[in-house]
Amino acid sequence: MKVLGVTSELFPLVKTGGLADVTGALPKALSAHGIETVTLVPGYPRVLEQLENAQVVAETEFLGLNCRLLEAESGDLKFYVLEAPVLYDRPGGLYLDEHGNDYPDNWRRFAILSLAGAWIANGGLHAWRPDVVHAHDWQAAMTPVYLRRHFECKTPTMLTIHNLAFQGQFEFQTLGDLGVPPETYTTECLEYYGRVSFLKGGIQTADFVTTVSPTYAREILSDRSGMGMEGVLRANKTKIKGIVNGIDTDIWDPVNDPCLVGKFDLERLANRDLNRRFLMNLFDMGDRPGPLFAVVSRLTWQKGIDLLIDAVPHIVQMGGRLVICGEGDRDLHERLRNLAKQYAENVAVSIGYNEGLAHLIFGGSDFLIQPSRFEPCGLTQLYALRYGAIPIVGRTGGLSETIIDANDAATGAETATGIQFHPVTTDELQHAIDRAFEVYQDRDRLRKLQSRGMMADFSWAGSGRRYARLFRSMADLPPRIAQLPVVRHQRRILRANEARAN
Ligand SMILES: Nc1ncnc2c1ncn2[C@@H]1O[C@H](COP(=O)(O)OP(=O)(O)O[C@H]2O[C@H](CO)[C@@H](O)[C@H](O)[C@H]2O)[C@@H](O)[C@H]1O
Repeated sequence: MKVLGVTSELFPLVKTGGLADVTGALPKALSAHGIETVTLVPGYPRVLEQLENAQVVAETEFLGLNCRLLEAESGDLKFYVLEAPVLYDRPGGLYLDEHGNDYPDNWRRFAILSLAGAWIANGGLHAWRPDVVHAHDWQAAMTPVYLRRHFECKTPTMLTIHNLAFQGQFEFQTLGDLGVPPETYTTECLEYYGRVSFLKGGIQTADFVTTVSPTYAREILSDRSGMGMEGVLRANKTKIKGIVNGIDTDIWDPVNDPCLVGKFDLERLANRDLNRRFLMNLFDMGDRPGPLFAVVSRLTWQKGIDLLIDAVPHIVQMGGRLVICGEGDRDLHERLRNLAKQYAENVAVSIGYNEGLAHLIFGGSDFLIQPSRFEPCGLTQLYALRYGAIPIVGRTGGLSETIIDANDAATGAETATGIQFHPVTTDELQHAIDRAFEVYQDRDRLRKLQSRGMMADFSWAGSGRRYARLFRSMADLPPRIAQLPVVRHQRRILRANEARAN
């Protein structure tokens, strides 16, 4: 079975957040179920620079623009790259210019990506045609619309919403240039309060809509969390499903992670201290006692960074330290830089995107703080678990179902893996931080929480199976027995044997 993924980000080629992690890892998980995925991604310069032995497989015109499609492979990934320098070769970021503003032609940049996806799904490349199309977020949400309304093609489509906050809304005037028939501009498809919404078009048209956790799938049906799209989502309720994200345990593996100074597992936990010390030196913080808190995040309102900023004096007063690695809103950059100046010995801030530093922080900090106001799934808490940093999370979306709060009942039952707080306010965050200090004083409790988190299985095995089942049902194909991946405890035994042999 063949799936075409359409996405604006794909790890390791191009990443600004969790979307890339998922589109980069899911193909591997699906291949265990006999599903081949090829992913279409924009030809940003950083993507083109990394291509090896790419073949041009098509030269064609989309919305009046001459484009090339390249086919390439990297590791386990197969992908098509849409080469159109006018659209994707920009001095700023993937979506924003160097001043932090949306590119004014974002509608065209991602309409053309979606159109190219629909063109492939319609058999444009004679050599490869998918059985199912999997579009991700608003940037690819027009793919089902083009497929049905432009090509009149019946290939089944799934749209995954990684974050409902981004909906791809544009002026009514763009409609005439989208290459879709006028009938699409109705409340049944693209029309959204007098504007065009790519995400709405995708939700209305796709055969299936998934979000990245069952809790978020429920939350977005409510007025409180539906971000204005709740009516549309409720009308499509029967085709919405939540499948929790997994993590790529080959990349996120503290035993073999090249970004770590001290590689570790449960038997060699002391090596974590090497990472911690390295971090402290890196940020000139000295190696004093007390917990090291950390944040690795896009710096936005969603992630509750303003709440964290208000809690920093409390952390410092209690004798904790904090490392923040993130990028996002400029006013938050400014406020964080000021905090780092004010509390130079306790607070370190690295503004920017730094994959290696993120790994090191997960592998060296004691607690990862994630005060998200909403969180469709969240991956950083899962990386933190695997790397022995105890997550402190707001109880929302995927955070609420991936972290088990260390309350008395869960502690007694030996199931707790982290600390949750609710509602997501500075007061409650401070209370959660107080609880973290208590845990930190009790080494036995700390170790238990840490080791339970490290043993938790958040690999793609289970969710890969769920996606595979869904894709097969959409293509009307019977389920296949998966080639079972080596299960976790077997891997541990293998590692232990290897260690003994060495
Ligand atoms: N400055 C920085 N330097 C290096 N790495 C950084 C970084 N800032 C963030 N990252 C990395 O980016 C990823 C963030 O993923 P998340 O899933 O936590 O959030 P995001 O909001 O981007 O994703 C959205 O999509 C994902 C995927 O579905 C959902 O889990 C999530 O809830 C939803 O908001 C992680 O790999 C993290 O390590």
